[in-house]
Amino acid sequence: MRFSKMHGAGNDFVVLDLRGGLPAPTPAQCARLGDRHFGVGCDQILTIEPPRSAGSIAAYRIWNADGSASGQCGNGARCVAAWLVRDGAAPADAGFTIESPAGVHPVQHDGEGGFVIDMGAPRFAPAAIPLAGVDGEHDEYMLALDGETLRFGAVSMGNPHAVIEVADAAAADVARIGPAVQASAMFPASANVGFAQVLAPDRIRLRVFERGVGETLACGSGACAAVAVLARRGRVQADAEVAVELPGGTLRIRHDTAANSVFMAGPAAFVFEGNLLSQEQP
Ligand SMILES: N[C@@H](CCC[C@H](N)C(=O)O)C(=O)O
Repeated sequence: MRFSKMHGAGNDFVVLDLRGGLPAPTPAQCARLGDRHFGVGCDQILTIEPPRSAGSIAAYRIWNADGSASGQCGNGARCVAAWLVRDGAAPADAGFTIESPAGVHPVQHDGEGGFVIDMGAPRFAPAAIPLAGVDGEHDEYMLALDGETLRFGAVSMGNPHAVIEVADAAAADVARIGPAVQASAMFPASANVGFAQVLAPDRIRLRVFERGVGETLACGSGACAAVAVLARRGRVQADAEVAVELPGGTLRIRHDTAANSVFMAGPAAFVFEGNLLSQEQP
């Protein structure tokens, strides 16, 4: 089976074309593919599949490197768009639409070789995230952790996110706090945990400890989640782009409040292509 290796701001993917009817990889096969020693190695596996809705070019699904499935992947959406353009299935000079498990996403070329994806509405309702043990929807929630009180915002971008505002993202204890938040009973489906430092109303620095992977160089849905949570609190601007500096690159995020959609702009790159020869377990 052929695969493409791609990345978006350093968040890397193995992309498989299933439009011809090949079955989706099992969670164990995804974990094997994602393994950087026994497989190809990536943060997520993306499968490109026939469209489910009229008007869409293709659908895609997402598996983390540990084999768990997700409802959304922002950097992956841009890579799927680039893959479809390179394949000739999507136009190189006009917008088109793709579908994630979370819904339908209009795509535009950004004029710099990248893409702008309409990532849809941020959903703050606890049941939509899902977030448990809270008394309704709030801008901020609290979690007791190692004798301290951790304050965070929570949102679904098709996948669950916790967003913690920090004074210095570089100094944030991502490796300790990320897994602890994921393991909390407040997140019954776990969560992607973002550590966001506000630099200016139009610029933040962000690190994300992703569900099913660990800290990645960039998380597109995490960037959308951080801007949605921080804009809601008035910490960054809404209705205009916020530059989100991630370890692997910068994404441009705009929460259009009138349309109630978050738009994400950024790069998508091909690295190499290959043939899978073995899917045997070690
Ligand atoms: N890297 C992604 C998010 C991938 C899925 C996530 N780890 C989850 O389990 O929800 C992005 O760019 O959004």
